[in-house]
Amino acid sequence: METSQDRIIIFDTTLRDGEQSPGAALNIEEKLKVARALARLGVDVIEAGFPFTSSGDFQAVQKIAAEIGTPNGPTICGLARATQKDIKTAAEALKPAAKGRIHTFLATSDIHLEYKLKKTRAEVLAIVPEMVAYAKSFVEDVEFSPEDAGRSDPEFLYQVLELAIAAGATTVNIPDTVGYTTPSEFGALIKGIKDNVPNIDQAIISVHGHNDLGLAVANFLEAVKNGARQLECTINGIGERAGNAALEELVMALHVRRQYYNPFLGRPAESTEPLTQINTQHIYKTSRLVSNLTGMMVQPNKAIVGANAFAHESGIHQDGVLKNRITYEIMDAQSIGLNDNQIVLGKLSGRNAFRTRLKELGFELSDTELNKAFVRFKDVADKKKEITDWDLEAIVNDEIRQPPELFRLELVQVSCGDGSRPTATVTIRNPEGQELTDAAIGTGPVDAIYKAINRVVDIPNDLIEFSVQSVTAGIDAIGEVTIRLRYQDKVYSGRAANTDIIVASARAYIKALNRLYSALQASQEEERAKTVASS
Ligand SMILES: CC(=O)SCCNC(=O)CCNC(=O)[C@H](O)C(C)(C)COP(=O)(O)OP(=O)(O)OC[C@H]1O[C@@H](n2cnc3c(N)ncnc32)[C@H](O)[C@@H]1OP(=O)(O)O
Ligand SMILES: CC(C)C(=O)C(=O)O
Repeated sequence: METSQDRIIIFDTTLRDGEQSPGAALNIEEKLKVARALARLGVDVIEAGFPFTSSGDFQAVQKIAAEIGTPNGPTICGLARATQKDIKTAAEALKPAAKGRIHTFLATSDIHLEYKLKKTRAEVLAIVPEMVAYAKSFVEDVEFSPEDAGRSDPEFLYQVLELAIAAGATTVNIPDTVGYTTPSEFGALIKGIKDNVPNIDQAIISVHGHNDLGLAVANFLEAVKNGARQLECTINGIGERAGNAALEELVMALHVRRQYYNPFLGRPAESTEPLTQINTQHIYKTSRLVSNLTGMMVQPNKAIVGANAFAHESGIHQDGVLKNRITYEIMDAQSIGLNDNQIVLGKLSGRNAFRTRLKELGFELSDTELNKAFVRFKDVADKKKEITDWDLEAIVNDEIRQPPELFRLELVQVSCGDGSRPTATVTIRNPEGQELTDAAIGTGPVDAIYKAINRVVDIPNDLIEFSVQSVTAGIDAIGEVTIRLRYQDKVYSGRAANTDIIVASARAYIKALNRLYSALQASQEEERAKTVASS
């Protein structure tokens, strides 16, 4: 097991904490796709899930452990509360991995102890070593997290960490669970741990943090300066509430400013050796994959992977960049895998050019998927002069990466305009194969469509987000609609792209409803299985 202190270990938790973003739930196949991309990106550890939480998560961790957790691949990690049943289940799921890690956690802040766990400090001091030792009985590599460390009494934290390390924890992870600390406080916390936990040199110090105040990345960089050597992060910074520290921001900060960070890792300042083993050229496509599969849009001005991150709008900037790009660029777009040379695909392009470009963009499609996407590509190419990489991505996502098609939109028609009442008619094929048609009036064309769809599908829900983005520039651009709806306490997303945004709006809604409907079916199935098992 690696205990190197002169490089930064990247622990990706997109598939665990990232999946805790409302509406971002992934199925097993989608999780495998993300895990493959993370392995290509070069992350050291993939936290693949929390196996005790559901049989789906158990299977996803098990499959990732078997396929991605090869001897030369990343360590595969599973989360577990500090209970025997969680730890045993995680160990079982991780069995196929060549390098498996159990990550167990227990809160240490008085707030969590009093209100959530209803435990005393003395009880925590007894449980932690017992559960770390139990995890150690299954795997060599054990990580322990004192949840809400950022709001814990440091003296108590030192005691807990010392016991966890003595019981066999090889990584101690310091979470700022609620994103409360500031960079100087978080740095001081890590320094305090280094100075006050007597056996700290037997473990790697890791950090985990949330973005409630937008400080997660800044906190982590300060932690690195004070001895943290593992960073827990997610692609695009997705995660519980305001999300986690973003992998791409951390990695590129350490890459672009390595001469600043080198001395903190005991290296000569001028060393050009990378500080992480991430293949930065895979950052962009991994970001797009995660955004597409989770339905979590990346804001255009997001650092590193936002659509505007490498765009220069104003004349003085453009003039500077044309004279020498370093006037306004601190990194090269190609360093994150953006390809700025334009290979123009259009209606005269063939399957080979199409397949080749998709491959370059990181899409590996089966022959059937490729044929399906190619038909759609030709259809779009007939309407649009030039098909860009963004169009291609929208086409593939729309055609291939889809929830099961239980309800199918057969027709959508709207009539609207100044002085008229927006009216929509829809025809939908239901899961039983019946074609149902209904119409409704709304405050606008999309509202009318959604009301008409609701009349047919009849699953009450709250629409909580509707956004339209133009995928490319120009009047003939593809419009991409992302929606999120809430049913009971869960959020479901849908995304669709079309040159007609009315059609895209209808399809995105049907996709979210299909996700919701299949989740309802799965939970009914689970209930039925439980009833059978208990009778
Ligand atoms: C900070 C984080 O991100 S932690 C990870 C969060 N992830 C998740 O919660 C994943 C999804 N969760 C789930 O599927 C469920 O909550 C489960 C399966 C984990 C537990 O379900 P349930 O048994 O129904 O418990 P429920 O969710 O209502 O409450 C959590 C229980 O775990 C206890 N608990 C919380 N953290 C820990 C811990 N680290 N170690 C031991 N027990 C814990 C709570 O005190 C509570 O116990 P109680 O029921 O005796 O009061
Ligand atoms: C389980 C721990 C590491 C966590 O997710 C948190 O504290 O945010």
